[in-house]
Amino acid sequence: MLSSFEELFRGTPGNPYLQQLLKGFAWLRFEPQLEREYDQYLGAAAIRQRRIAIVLALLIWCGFVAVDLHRLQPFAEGVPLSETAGWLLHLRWAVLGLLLVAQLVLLVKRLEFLTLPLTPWVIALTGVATALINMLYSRLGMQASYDGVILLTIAAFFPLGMTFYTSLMVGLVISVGSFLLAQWLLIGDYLRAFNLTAVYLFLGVLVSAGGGYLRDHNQREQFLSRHLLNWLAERDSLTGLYNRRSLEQKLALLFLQARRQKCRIGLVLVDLDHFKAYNDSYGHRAGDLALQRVARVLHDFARRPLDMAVRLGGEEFALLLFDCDEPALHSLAEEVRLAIEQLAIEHRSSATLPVMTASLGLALSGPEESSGALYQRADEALYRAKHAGRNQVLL
Ligand SMILES: Nc1nc2c(ncn2[C@@H]2O[C@H](COP(=O)(O)OP(=O)(O)OP(=O)(O)O)[C@@H](O)[C@H]2O)c(=O)[nH]1
Repeated sequence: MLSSFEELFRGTPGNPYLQQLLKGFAWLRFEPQLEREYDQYLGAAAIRQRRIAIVLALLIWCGFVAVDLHRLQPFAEGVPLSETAGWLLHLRWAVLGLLLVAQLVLLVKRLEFLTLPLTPWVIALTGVATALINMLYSRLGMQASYDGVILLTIAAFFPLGMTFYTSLMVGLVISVGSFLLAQWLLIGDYLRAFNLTAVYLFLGVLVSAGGGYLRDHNQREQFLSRHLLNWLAERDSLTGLYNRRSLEQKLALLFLQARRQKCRIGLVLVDLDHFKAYNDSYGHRAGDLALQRVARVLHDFARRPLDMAVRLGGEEFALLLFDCDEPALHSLAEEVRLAIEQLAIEHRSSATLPVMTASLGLALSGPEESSGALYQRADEALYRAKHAGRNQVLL
């Protein structure tokens, strides 16, 4: 699969998704910029799962609260509650409070960004508190079960938007934290019983970590492939510039934006001169390489976020410049023309110059003008530039 990607993208400007796919990610780490993008993607994709998980956790925790109240009878008259039982109940209510805060954060749209950083803390604290509550039951001489703690270490690896390393950290905090607390709080048979459970606790982390690793690896692969496919759909595979389809799609949006901002859009059509003759003299492969070099020049001139460098097809390119005026459009187009000439790609059969040159047609959008009309004006200017002797810029 990778070699066919490589084949497809041969000679195009670097694509971060492809490069990462080729480089691999056995340690589940991308390049920093891509890693940040992946984190956001993972967090946003799992928002529904986190909503379901918090509702389930709240329901289960409320069930535990009811069991505590039944077992400890805190409201029974004449039976004072021991300090240990008091701590146990406080802990149970504290975690209920934590879960309610997590639920609130998920419900309030403006706080939604907090859910991802909160999730590992909520799981880790709930896991350690569950272990502690059961240790307090043991200290009260009542039956305790640590199955809930095992369950929570496994839950740390659920697809809740955390990366493998965060899940692993949470699993370890719960298991190691519980183990240390048990050595401090429990004695005799209670400690022996816990230590036996601890073996399964650590095994639970190990097995879940294995599954978690594979899941994160698959998700990373999917993330890269999906972004690469999106990139492919909107780019020209020879030059890596945007293709005509994405220009048409984005032009409508840019026109709306320009109308709102009361600014103008500049369109530069660039057509290489005597390219058929170049292909005939130097061969199709040399023609391809020349197109790639010119494309890189245009790519470097699309400097602002809403600017676009496009390969319309064949030896025809476009530069779309957002928020532009006439002097700026003209001087930039002149710079483009000169930069192409200064590539100094030898072109012996050109009737214009012995190097590759281009003719450029310009148009600047009017307040009520459609994108089609703008394109037509730039095309007419290009036609005039060709007939006026090529290697020139006309508005
Ligand atoms: N190497 C290569 N050539 C291409 C590609 N796409 C189109 N062409 C060639 O580009 C040439 C365009 O030729 P014309 O449209 O006649 O234009 P021209 O020769 O540049 O003439 P003027 O534009 O009038 O200066 C044709 O020979 C096409 O085969 C491509 O992807 N690679």
